[in-house]
Amino acid sequence: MMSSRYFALIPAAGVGARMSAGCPKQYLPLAGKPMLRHVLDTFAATPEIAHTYVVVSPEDGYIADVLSGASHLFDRISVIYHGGATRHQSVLNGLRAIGGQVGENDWVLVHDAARPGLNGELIGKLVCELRDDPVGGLLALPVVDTLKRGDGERRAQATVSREHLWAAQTPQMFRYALLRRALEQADAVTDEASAIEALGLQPKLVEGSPRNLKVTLPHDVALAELYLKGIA
Ligand SMILES: Nc1ccn([C@@H]2O[C@H](COP(=O)(O)OP(=O)(O)OP(=O)(O)O)[C@@H](O)[C@H]2O)c(=O)n1
Ligand SMILES: C[C@](O)(CO)[C@H](O)COP(=O)(O)O
Repeated sequence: MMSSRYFALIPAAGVGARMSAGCPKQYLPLAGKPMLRHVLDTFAATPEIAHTYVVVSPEDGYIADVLSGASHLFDRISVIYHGGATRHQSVLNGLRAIGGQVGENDWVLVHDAARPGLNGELIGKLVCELRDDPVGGLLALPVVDTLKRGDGERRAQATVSREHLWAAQTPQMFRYALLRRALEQADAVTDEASAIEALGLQPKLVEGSPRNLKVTLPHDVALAELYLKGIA
């Protein structure tokens, strides 16, 4: 059997409501370039990644500027204008769109455009740990804080054990056919691993990094910039 290749799929069709910026947050400038450009540059510079597909909204008016003049991306990145109403739908639409270019057993690394701190070292760690795995898996961080369950009045109702709890990151890496089937069968899920779990499978957790945070709220921008500038 031909050895499996590795592809990246970047959901980048969100509106960034929680960021409430003047543009979708994946286009906010961070450390001198748009957030999404950090992600595209990282994957383009990773030799193991055969090609990267970025899923944007059908009405997206930003991606062309992000790619303009970036000749090093021209043969490494393809844009798919089929973003959906949810992240789940955007990823599934993207998988459907690349069906003719990606083999059933090829690996797909799904990575949030909103996680610009990903680097080649983390990609290499994920690929190395999962390349022979029968299921696939994801980067994640062990929970280190004590967790409280609150009520509607922000009163702590209980302390939740953090033992064996991990905070999911991305990339989430699964073989194409399995991932597409899982997402087609799943009800609305917030990540790919949830859909795989719904099939009764157990994705492998690979320790990620705090630098791979998801830029979600306004205060995340400064922290992300510290990582991207090499200060944190
Ligand atoms: N319909 C959607 C929603 C989200 N995403 C992408 O999924 C990633 C993680 O989602 P999130 O951080 O929630 O981004 P937004 O949905 O844009 O943020 P918000 O929930 O604050 O609107 C982001 O790269 C986002 O662009 C997507 O491709 N399609
Ligand atoms: C996929 C993810 O980043 C893993 O933590 C997260 O589920 C995305 O959630 P969001 O609500 O779409 O930001």
